[in-house]
Amino acid sequence: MASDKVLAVSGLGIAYGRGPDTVSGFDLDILPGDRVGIIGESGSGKSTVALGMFGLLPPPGRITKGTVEVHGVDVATMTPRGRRQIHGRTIGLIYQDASTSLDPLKRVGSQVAEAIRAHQDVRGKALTRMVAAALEGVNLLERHARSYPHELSGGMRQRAAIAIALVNNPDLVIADEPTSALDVTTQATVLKLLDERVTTQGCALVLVTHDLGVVADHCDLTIVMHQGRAVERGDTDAVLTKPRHRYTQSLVDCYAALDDNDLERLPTDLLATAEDSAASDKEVGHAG
Ligand SMILES: Nc1ncnc2c1ncn2[C@@H]1O[C@H](COP(=O)(O)OP(=O)(O)OP(=O)(O)O)[C@@H](O)[C@H]1O
Repeated sequence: MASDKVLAVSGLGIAYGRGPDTVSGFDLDILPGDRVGIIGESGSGKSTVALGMFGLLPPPGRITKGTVEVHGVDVATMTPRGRRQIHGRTIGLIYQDASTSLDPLKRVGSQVAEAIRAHQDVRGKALTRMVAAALEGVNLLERHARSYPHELSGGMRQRAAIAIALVNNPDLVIADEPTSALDVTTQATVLKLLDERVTTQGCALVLVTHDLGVVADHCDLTIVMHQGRAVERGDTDAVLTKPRHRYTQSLVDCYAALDDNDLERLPTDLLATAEDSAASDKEVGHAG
């Protein structure tokens, strides 16, 4: 029987090369409409988990333990064609820095069209209309289809990359720091856009971020990562207002102590406090 879960991650371990596992024992089930935030300091393994779930770990990254199932099918047993089908169609990935995911030599519209054609048999005027609609959906104009990435601002490039990730209406969007390179207004636009996908299309969202304010506003469930492990998870309000793990407490205290202008200091500050809580990495949860 087909699983209701879009994604089921169980006991995931990931290593880079031959060293010890960078991420271990990571579990996550995602249902349609779920909004999950993954927070933690720089180097805690958030991006590694996101890429592992998406099946796109850069070499020498590899899954050492556990399983990742997409709609009940273990990705380890999938054919290359099956995996290509997942990327973009079932799961859309949004990176922090769009300039790495856009091809500098191709017009934005061609790149959106290619993403559509990878999964749908659409051509001609229908394809042009879909490209325009995808760009409009991220508040870009039809004429931006003819632009090369370098002709757009950083925020516009990021929105173009998001248009590509969303154009095939994926069941799940994994967004890794999607707004950290953007100004506050564009951040709000992008996050609103992702929210709309969840509410109007039942798309699920996994948001990887340093920003506790972002998870507070946009995620129902929050997972706290520390040194490659999930150390706390639960309803976002509960995790942020009644943290149970010492590390989460330090994260929340540190965030509260910063004013808006200092937010970029968060990762470094946390690195210092993280040392204290290393002794206790057993995950704590919050009763529903
Ligand atoms: N391609 C790679 N090769 C080797 N080690 C890597 C690679 N990518 C990440 N790592 C290591 O894995 C660990 C976790 O990194 P990761 O990028 O997942 O952390 P993060 O929590 O996403 O950090 P940030 O918030 O700074 O993006 C770090 O120690 C990092 O050095």
